[in-house]
Amino acid sequence: MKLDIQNVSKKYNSNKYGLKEYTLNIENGILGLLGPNGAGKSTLLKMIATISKPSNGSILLNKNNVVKDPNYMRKQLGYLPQDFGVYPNLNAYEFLEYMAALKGIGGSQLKQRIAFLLEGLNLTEVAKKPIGNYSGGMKQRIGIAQALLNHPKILLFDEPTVGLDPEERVRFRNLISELANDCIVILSSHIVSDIDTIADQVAIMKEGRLLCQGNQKAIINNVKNKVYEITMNKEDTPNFIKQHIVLNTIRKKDTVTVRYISDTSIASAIPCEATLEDAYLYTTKK
Ligand SMILES: Nc1ncnc2c1ncn2[C@@H]1O[C@H](COP(=O)(O)OP(=O)(O)OP(=O)(O)O)[C@@H](O)[C@H]1O
Repeated sequence: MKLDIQNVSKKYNSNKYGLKEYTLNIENGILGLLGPNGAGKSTLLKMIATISKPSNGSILLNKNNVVKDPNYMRKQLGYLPQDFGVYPNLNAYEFLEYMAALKGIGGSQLKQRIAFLLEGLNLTEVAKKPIGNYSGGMKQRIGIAQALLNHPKILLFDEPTVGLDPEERVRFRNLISELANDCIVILSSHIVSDIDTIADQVAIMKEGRLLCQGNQKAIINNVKNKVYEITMNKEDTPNFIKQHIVLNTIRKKDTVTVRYISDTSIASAIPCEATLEDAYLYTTKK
């Protein structure tokens, strides 16, 4: 599978772009799409899912232009939108059967597939209860299950871990890792820890533009040997923050430990191993 996003822009009105001149190439594996709120992640995923059309540019799946031929994408697509809605009176099983019917999936394997997904997402025990009574995390898991019904070859998850507790996040990551063989998975998030353990590739975006793309090592290399921690008195902190790119601060009683990025070292600063979080904050703060 190969997805080529070529010079895509999405103009919402005369001066508002959701995405601008965006080019990204994705092959089989898991891509983590990272960006702060408003970066354009949902805008991009909606266009890949053929729910909205680019104002300019093209989106090719295995060289087929899916802007012109959306069915080519839809047949192979699993999509969890950010604002996924459910029918509160249906139970999980009925809801998945209904979603399967909408997607044109039927046959003898369907029952087995639904049972597999309910089990994988830890919903078997509640499968006969109306979804209206589910917690936010359980509804989100139903959304993940419906995206997987048709054995998709391209999977788009828009902020999939919202509402999931830490144990559910681990379960979700394991499930996705299992399913990601020979297909494309794109996970959007503004939380680095949601993607850093599973994404083969990372794309960082901001204000509708792609800032960088690469494997995690390459992205982290952008800040290698530049991350330091320094502990100082509280009163010295504001001035230090003004003069440096600060990644985070940890306040104790009288002191503050500042994690920051710099090309040069200072005497009392301790060099730190760079993380994807550092690279993300640096790239989006610059
Ligand atoms: N239908 C719309 N009409 C006008 N502007 C829009 C529309 N949808 C999104 N935008 C704008 O486009 C930009 C990108 O929004 P988008 O929802 O794609 O970002 P995002 O990275 O998914 O952020 P979030 O996680 O907050 O949803 C934002 O400035 C947003 O306000």
